[in-house]
Formats: sequence, C-alpha cells, structure tokens
Amino acid sequence: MKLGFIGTGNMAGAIMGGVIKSGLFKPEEIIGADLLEAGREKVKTLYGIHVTADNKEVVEKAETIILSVKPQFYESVIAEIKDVVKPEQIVITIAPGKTLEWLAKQFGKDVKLVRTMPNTPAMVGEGMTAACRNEFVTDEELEGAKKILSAFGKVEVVSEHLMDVVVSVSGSSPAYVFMFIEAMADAAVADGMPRAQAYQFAAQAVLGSAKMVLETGKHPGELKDMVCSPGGTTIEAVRVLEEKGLRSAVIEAMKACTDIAKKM
Ligand SMILES: NC(=O)C1=CN([C@@H]2O[C@H](COP(=O)(O)OP(=O)(O)OC[C@H]3O[C@@H](n4cnc5c(N)ncnc54)[C@H](O)[C@@H]3O)[C@@H](O)[C@H]2O)C=CC1
Ligand SMILES: O=C(O)[C@@H]1CCC=N1
Repeated sequence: MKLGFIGTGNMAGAIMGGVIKSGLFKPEEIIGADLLEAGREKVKTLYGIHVTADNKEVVEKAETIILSVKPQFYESVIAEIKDVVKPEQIVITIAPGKTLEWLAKQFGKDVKLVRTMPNTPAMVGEGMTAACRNEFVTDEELEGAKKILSAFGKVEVVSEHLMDVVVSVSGSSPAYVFMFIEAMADAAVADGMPRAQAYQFAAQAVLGSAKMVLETGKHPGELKDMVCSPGGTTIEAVRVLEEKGLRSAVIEAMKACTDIAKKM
C-alpha cells in the first residue's frame, strides 16, 4: 500500500478523491481505518479503497500514513500506533494546533513527521496545503510528501509558526466562502432567480474572481475598482457592505479562528 489514512471522514475523503482523480495512486494502493463502520463503508463505496477497523493494520501496510482524526483523538491514536511505526515511514498530520514538538513527544521516538494543513477543495483538485517537517525528514522525503499533497492542489512549505494562520486563511476559509455563496444565492432567490441557477451564478462569479487575483497579479482593491462604475450599481453594494462591516467581520472571524487553532 502506498497511502494509509487513520480516520476516513471529510478531510480524508477529500484527499482520497484528489489523489485518485489525479492518477497518483490507484484505489487498491490506498488503505483507510475508521472507528465507525459507516465511515469505512462510505469511502469503500465512494473511492474503492481497502478499509479496516484496525489502525495498526494501516501502519503495518502503508508507506505513508495520514493521521486524519480530529485533534482531540491524536493523543490516543498515536499511543495506539507508535510501536508499529517504522523509522522509514512518513507520518503526515493534518490537525490544527498539533505542533511537531508535541507530536514527537507523543511518539516518544524518532519518527519522520510532516505537519500539514490542507482544505476540502482537495476533493476537486483545488486544495491549498501548507507543510513543514521535522529534522528526520530528508529533502527527498519532503519532495515525496509534496508530490502527494500537490496531487490534489497547491502546496507550499512554510515555517511552522505560520501554521495557525494557515488554518484560518485556507484550512477553514472554504466554510466562509460557502456562506458567502449561499448568502448571494439567497439574495438572488429573493429577487426571483431559481435557487439552482443562483448557486451557479454566485459560485462561478467567486471562481472567476479568485482566478483573476491569482492570474493577473493585480491588487484585489484594483480589481474591485474595475467593477465599480461611477454612480453605478456595484459601488452601491460596496457602500452597504462597508456599512454592515463585511471586512471587519472577516478579520475578526479569522482572528478567532487562528486563536483557537493556537490553543488546540
Ligand atoms: N474538514 C476540513 O475542512 C479540514 C479538516 N482538517 C483536519 O482533519 C482532521 C479530520 O477532520 P474531518 O475529516 O473534518 O473530521 P471527520 O469527523 O469528518 O473525520 C474523522 C474520522 O475519524 C474517525 N475516528 C475517530 N476516532 C478514531 C480512532 N480512534 N480511530 C480511527 N478513526 C477514528 C471518525 O469516525 C471520523 O470518521 C482533523 O484533525 C481536522 O482538524 C484539516 C483541514 C481541513
Ligand atoms: O474546523 C476545523 O477545526 C478544521 C481545521 C481546518 C478546517 N476544519
């Protein structure tokens, strides 16, 4: 087995979907363990991977392991697997707040650790993942881990102190973007557009706007100004968004998100 998951929930499913769709791994090269039968059956049906109820079996069989349980279960899962983790294996973590130092302490031995923060757009190959490593991971091994992570989107190696910021700016931010799309669609429905069509229009506008930021290199403010005709419709919407505190709401929400990640 090339890749193993402990925990086969939302984020693991998104990564499985991404690596299989990209062709990096075949379903039969992936194994996943989950406490719940429903969780195992879901990924088996959706992605055709091997599943097991035994976390240790994943460690015994897979080259690279992704710890994809909630942060509060990291301690017990690591206690369960630490004795079977081999020195040459790479353990990828995806939990907020779990530092390389904390992780190393839980394992209590020399383990190759790559700490990452992915996001669910991995499912459609548009993930954004940050990664950092501990001292046992060689440059070549880091490249190997990056190859896996880039199979489902972009990956950047960052200094570990930025990992909490990454949680709010890309790990959690898809949720805020979905809320924004949902709100825009609600407004369009209120003005008479059928709901399914409203989601299409709102989501495509967000996709196109994100692409403009990434591909033109222009400042987002300049791109916003290009939409605002003097005395026109857009500047009226911008005026109301400023009055209602859109920017401040986003900044305060993200500060709360980063702060909670630090405490995890
Ligand atoms: N959902 C997201 O957008 C993102 C999640 N993450 C991180 O990914 C990790 C997983 O999150 P989600 O997939 O959202 O959670 P989830 O709740 O969807 O999946 C976790 C899975 O782990 C299983 N599980 C719990 N205890 C277990 C154990 N002892 N042994 C084996 N399986 C066990 C659960 O049954 C569940 O299926 C978390 O650490 C989270 O912070 C990171 C980035 C984005
Ligand atoms: O909500 C959470 O805690 C996880 C981490 C980033 C996205 N979801």
